[in-house]
Amino acid sequence: MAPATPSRKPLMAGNWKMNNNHLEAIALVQKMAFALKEPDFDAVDVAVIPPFTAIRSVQTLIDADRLAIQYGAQDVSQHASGAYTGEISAAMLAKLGCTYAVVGHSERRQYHAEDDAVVNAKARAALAADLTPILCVGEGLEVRKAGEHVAHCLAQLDGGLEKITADQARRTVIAYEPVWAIGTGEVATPQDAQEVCAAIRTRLADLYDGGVADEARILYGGSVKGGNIAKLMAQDDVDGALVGGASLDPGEFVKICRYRDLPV
Ligand SMILES: O=C(CO)COP(=O)(O)O
Repeated sequence: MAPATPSRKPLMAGNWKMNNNHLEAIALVQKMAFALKEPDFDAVDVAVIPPFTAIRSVQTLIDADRLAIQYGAQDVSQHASGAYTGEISAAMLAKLGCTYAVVGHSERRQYHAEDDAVVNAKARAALAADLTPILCVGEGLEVRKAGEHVAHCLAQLDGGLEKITADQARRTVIAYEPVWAIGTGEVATPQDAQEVCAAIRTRLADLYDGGVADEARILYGGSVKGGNIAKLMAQDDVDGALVGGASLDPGEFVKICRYRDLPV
């Protein structure tokens, strides 16, 4: 497919998962803010995705210091409001200034039994509140070994995008996260990442049109580090990364954000 166009600004998003209380979150964002300079933000969107309990603190710091760091949530309720104990609505997250909401992360699919219908409802709830969903797809090791990884990811994509309009799809971020590469240190090869990201882009063109496929950002996630990001970003259809473990280390995450300075 065509190389990344200026309309696809790379996105480096740090998914902190269940790490960092609100005080630790402030310290981490402060360290990142100290290292990242204005030209970094011209080249790449940088986002942190803390636990819910830290979002308000991150917002306060980012607002007070006028930082160009974006932020979001790791999950969002499919419901708008009401008797859903423990849930957080998209409107609540929008009110906190969140840009993104991750939906369909494999850890939610695996440990919280979220299927494509739930993931789709969450994506639509996020879009309705003007949040940008980061819709995660990815295959487990068995599926990869059986050679079914592309079909598996495209089925998750189709399910996740049900009833989502072209305008909404254009601003949705898709993240390809092979489950076998998450937290294992076993990063997908750049070719593995490109194969699935390209297939996702082709599917977006089929489901919508070439404009949506050209504009939607597709991230890779799974053991991304400073040492492998440059090769991943050199792939035509990889527009950024959803980073887990390495996003907890400000030095490593800043290196990832500055992948252009690293040798390919
Ligand atoms: O799940 C991930 C990001 O959402 C990836 O996690 P790791 O970078 O720790 O492998």
